[in-house]
Amino acid sequence: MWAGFAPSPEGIRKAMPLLDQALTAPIKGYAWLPDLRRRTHGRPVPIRLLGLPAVALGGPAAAQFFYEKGNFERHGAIPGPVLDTLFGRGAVHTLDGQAHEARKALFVALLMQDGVDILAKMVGEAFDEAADGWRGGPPVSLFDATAEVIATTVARWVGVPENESDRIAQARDMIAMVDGSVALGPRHARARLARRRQERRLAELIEAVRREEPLPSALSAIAHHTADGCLLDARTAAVELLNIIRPATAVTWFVAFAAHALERWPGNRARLTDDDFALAFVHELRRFYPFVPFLAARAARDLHIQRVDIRRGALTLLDVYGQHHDARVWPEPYEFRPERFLRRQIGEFELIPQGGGDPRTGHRCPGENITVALLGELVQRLGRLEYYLPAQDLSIDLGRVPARVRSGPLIVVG
Ligand code: HEM
Repeated sequence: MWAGFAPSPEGIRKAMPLLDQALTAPIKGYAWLPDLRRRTHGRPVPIRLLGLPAVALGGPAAAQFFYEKGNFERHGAIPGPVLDTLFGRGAVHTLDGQAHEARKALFVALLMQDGVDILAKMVGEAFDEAADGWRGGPPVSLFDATAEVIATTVARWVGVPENESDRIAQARDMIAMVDGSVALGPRHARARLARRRQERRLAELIEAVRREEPLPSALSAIAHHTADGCLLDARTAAVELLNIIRPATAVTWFVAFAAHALERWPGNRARLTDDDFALAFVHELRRFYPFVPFLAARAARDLHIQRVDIRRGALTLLDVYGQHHDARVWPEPYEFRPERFLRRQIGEFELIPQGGGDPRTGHRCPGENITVALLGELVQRLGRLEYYLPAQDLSIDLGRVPARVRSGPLIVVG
């Protein structure tokens, strides 16, 4: 090739966003969108994804734009394999307009009223009870054990009858649906199987509950919920019941990250007895550690932001992980410093591990109060627990989505 026609490294670098990103994303994992956005100093980046134009954006102003009513829609934005594992077909995540408003009201009524602290206490006590059984025994996987505690307690809280022999299988399925949703191969196959099994089991339960009088439980509320005078079909009702138990079990990821943080920065442990510090620690966990990489939506109309046009229907990705590690928003973003959240109001679009804006009207997670309450209880109890981490691999691979502490971690409780 003539030298004059060979693309320069600078030329390749500039053209990168326009090459199809479908191959880059799975290789780069959490670094994918932050790397692209760094090239434009944080401004929105037009990219190509599976042959189609798309846009990546991030930062509080872009997040506000992403959640502005009328700008974006969710139907068609979530790939089929993610629906078939993580959220379920027909889930609230995929609805727009009035259908979303009506379904979301059900979640808001169930998850954002009184009772959050009661659930957090129940989970905390179940964790302490389980920890009693770990004392003096062999190393325990904090991840697996916490998943069982949370899945069992939350299932009881929503009104799902307990079956001792199902406890471990139920927790394993909830974790599998999250763990394998964007993976390839056996992890994804496990996620599909877990969803099929749990949807079938809970759809049967919904049918049974419908034959009884309504009770004050989430299970009964979902079973008897009507939209336009019609009940949800039993499968969709099961999907939505799972949209409470599964994400609550996902809090396990952050409990494992908490043990990682306490090992790396042990000075935080003694301070967890202070409620304000424990809350700041929880927010820093949700900012610092990798979980949701980005959120996807489609432009509902032709849009324009920061000198970039977004055509109606174009896929738009909000870079959650990148926003949480952007020095313009969080000074020294790669330092784990809970103090940054002490005496600080958090803007509606700044800390977005569970989305931004108002959860009552938009798609922001209605389980955020529950997440913060559960994590607060569990990190304080973990802080009080006498345990040590035996030699193990505590690395976190940012190429794996969702990322995990490779070894669990394993803890030995004294
Ligand atoms: C590890 C903890 C959690 C994380 C990281 C998380 C994250 C998220 C995210 C990123 C969204 C999507 C926001 C958007 O599309 O704009 C979401 C939505 C949702 N979350 Fe969570 N969540 C967590 C815990 C929970 C819990 C504990 C529950 C229920 C008890 C829950 C129930 C839901 C539901 C029902 C939606 C759909 C909301 C909608 O589309 O309107 N999540 N969550």
